[in-house]
Amino acid sequence: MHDIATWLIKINNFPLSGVFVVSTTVVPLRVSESRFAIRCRRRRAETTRVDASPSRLAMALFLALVATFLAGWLCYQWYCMWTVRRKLAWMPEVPGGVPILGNILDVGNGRDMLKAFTRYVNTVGELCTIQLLYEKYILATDYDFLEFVLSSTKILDKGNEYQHLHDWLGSGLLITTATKWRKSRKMLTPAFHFSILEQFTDVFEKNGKILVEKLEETCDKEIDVHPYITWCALDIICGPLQVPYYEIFLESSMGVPIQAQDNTDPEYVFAVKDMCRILIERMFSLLGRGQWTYKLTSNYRKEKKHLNVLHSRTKSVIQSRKKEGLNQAKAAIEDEDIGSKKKLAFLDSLLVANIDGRPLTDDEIREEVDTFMFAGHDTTATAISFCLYCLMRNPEAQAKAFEEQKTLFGGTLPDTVTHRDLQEMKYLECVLKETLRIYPSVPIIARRTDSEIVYKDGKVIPKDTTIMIYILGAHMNPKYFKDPEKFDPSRFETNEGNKPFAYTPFSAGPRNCIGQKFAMLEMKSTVSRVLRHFEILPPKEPKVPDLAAQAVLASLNGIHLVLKKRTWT
Ligand code: HEM
Repeated sequence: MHDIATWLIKINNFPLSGVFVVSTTVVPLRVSESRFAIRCRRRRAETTRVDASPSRLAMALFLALVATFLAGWLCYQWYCMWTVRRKLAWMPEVPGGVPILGNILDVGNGRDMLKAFTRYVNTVGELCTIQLLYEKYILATDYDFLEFVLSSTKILDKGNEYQHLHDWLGSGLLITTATKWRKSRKMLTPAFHFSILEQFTDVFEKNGKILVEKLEETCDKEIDVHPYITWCALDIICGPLQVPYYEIFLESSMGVPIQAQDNTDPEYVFAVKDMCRILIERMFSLLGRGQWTYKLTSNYRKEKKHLNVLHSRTKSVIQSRKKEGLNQAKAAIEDEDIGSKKKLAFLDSLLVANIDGRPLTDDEIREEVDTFMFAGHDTTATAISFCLYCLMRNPEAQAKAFEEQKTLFGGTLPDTVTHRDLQEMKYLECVLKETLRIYPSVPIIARRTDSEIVYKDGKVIPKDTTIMIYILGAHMNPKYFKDPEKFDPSRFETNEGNKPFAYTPFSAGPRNCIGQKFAMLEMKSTVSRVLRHFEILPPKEPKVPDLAAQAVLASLNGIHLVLKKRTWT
């Protein structure tokens, strides 16, 4: 206390800082007034003689300004929250919040967040409000509300939290504002036409073969399968980007043409994973939320390093395709002029695209490529890994899925499968859908209102409110899925009782996942190949996935299983 008081007195030499000192130290200073007063006078005399420098005055002024600014800012945030809270009084509020921090202490990290959100929707309500730091959020698993929000053409902006990805993904399709999104989505949709998707069966197959070779080396041993699948998914996403991953490597560092699966690129994958962690941490950190204050954190420095890696890889992809692919793309466009409608795959369509009557800049192309590299590999890798885990845990479903393969291909183990074969794998599709119900790769998404929206019966959603759609919560709601904990692919065999807005692993409505058909084909190709070659068995000491929301759903303790070579007779 003595040291603090001495320090305060030093500042108190200056007129403005006195306000600050008095306001913060009235009680402690009274305690030993007389002795203290003497010391103060002595101190003052000393400091006036020695220390009355302009830099101290400036410091005191600065502190006073910061304090005033902080107090003003907190009052403003509180007022905004109070206004939103009043308008959202028609929803129950998650109790137990503390001043300023709200319910943040329940929700401190990705793992706790899933647990807390599940508890809230089960105990407070399928539609409720929650305070995280100084902001009120809506947390929703209520069917009518989900339908209203997801199918709305007015609530198209993403939550502010997505902007933490801005330095990486710029205004790529995933995070961009509604106005730009409309143009970009229109431009990119043809690149996911089914005639384009058909071309990628070869890419899935080629990379699936490499995956099986890699997994053969691990036979009969316990492995965490997720890294293997991640490498494969990374190679595959370079299919629509039309540049084999080894070329990215070739350009960026290694100098030897090799596949990602042959030579893992720990830097890239680590950078992606760590960016996802940073995204979630920023959501719950006072410093992380402010643009300026974030720069004071160690996460900011890490992000800068990651961005170098991430952007250098994508720039290489674009340069590489520009060198060899632009002419082909132009030729294809010319074909279109003479009437033979040729659809361009993803990167070519960006290279020749026009937006607002001009070609895309290199940065705009990079932002879209970054977006697809991110949205298109981690999501599918997660889903495939969890699907293998579900097949391991459910031997009956595994046997049935394997039987389907046998029926489809007869006595000969196929070397490659066709697009048509993939479409015939109906039971496997149910297995994948059920996996995505219990383990949705994206467990939470967020939208933000840019004006006041009238919901129903005059209830309003105020302007600037973030709506968190808890996809995992809806998927595990017994009202929508009987016995939700049970892995039961047969739920998806018929459309009976189908409630489209209760099952949204790819989101729903206008801003749904543009890559969902691509993802389903990739997952079928990869899982069916693993299934044809291996029996998936539990390790001696099975591990239940320790789930956490890290932008994409993660199992913090990996996904452990044992693969045993099958004989195909
Ligand atoms: C199992 C795999 C996948 C899952 C579960 C999944 C899920 C989702 C979800 C839930 C969204 C909505 C995000 C939001 O509103 O914040 C989304 C959007 C998106 N996804 Fe996927 N995705 C998958 C695979 C893919 C693939 C393979 C690609 C690319 C080839 C892709 C590209 C995108 C893009 C670009 C968006 C933004 C769409 C827009 O805003 O218009 N996704 N995805």
